[in-house]
Amino acid sequence: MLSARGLVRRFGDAVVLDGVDLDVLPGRMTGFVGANGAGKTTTMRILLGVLAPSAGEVCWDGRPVTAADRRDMGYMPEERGLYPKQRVAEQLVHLGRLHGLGTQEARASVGSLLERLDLAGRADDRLDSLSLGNQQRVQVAAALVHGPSALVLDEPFSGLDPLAVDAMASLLREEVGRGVPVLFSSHQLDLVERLCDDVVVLAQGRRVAAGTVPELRARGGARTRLEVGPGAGGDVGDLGWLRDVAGVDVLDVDGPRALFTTAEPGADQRVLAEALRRGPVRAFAPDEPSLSEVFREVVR
Ligand SMILES: Nc1ncnc2c1ncn2[C@@H]1O[C@H](COP(=O)(O)OP(=O)(O)OP(=O)(O)O)[C@@H](O)[C@H]1O
Repeated sequence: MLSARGLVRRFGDAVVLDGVDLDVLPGRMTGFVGANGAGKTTTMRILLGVLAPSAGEVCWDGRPVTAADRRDMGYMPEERGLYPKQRVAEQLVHLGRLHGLGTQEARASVGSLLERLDLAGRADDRLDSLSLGNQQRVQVAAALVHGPSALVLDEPFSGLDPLAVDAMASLLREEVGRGVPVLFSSHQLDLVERLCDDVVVLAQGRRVAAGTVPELRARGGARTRLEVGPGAGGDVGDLGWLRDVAGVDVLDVDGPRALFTTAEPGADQRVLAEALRRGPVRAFAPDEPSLSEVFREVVR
């Protein structure tokens, strides 16, 4: 397990991280989300030792991380690490050697990795001659070449089309399947919701939420979705009256559709009875917020 305890980072007078705790569990995909400038890149740099924390520590399997531990990890930095003008396989082999592989071993690993990534035919091409999606895959390959013990990826999905997203996702899933702890940052919350086992939300340098996707979605509390009409006369119906029902907090009304929470037991049944008295009810069901909605709520 890769974890951080009480990470603080100051740049001059600015406190950019203010006591961040983080756990990236083996065999689980952890999404790292937060608004621009929340401190995700700074945290990831500290995890990999590119930047030192002002306070706090990074642990690997419950003890302070060492340089040797970090050499076994894979990292895709925000600024990307590869040279655009160098050939794909050549620089991956070089990186494999920097991570401690012998030349033959590094060549074999790069060969099979490029095969897996559907890039075997591009091994001798310059990186900048590849499409953005393929360049991004090579950047991830750089983090995978030595069979990493943990993976930390800064926005690996940014700029990718839906097919390239799927290819990247299945690559990361394979690593998770090997038992590797995987942490990646992203602003694509639908993607994080779909792919991740765990999510950590950062706001202004503090962890404001963490848990599994269902746990975070459940934080929104019990909500009910109601849809009515059309009535006997063909009128669509309007749920404006919901605002006057005691014990009901209306989150959204859009003509015949509404989303509400109730403060007292039985209030939802009163709503249903009143809706049925007024006309047909098309839907009345519990509802959970999406990860995007939870995110907006917790980072406010
Ligand atoms: N070397 C530095 N010197 C001064 N301030 C810095 C430095 N690096 C980062 N910061 C500041 O730290 C804050 C957090 O930045 P960071 O890049 O970690 O955020 P982020 O969550 O990754 O943002 P984004 O989603 O936009 O990539 C920002 O206000 C940034 O300007």
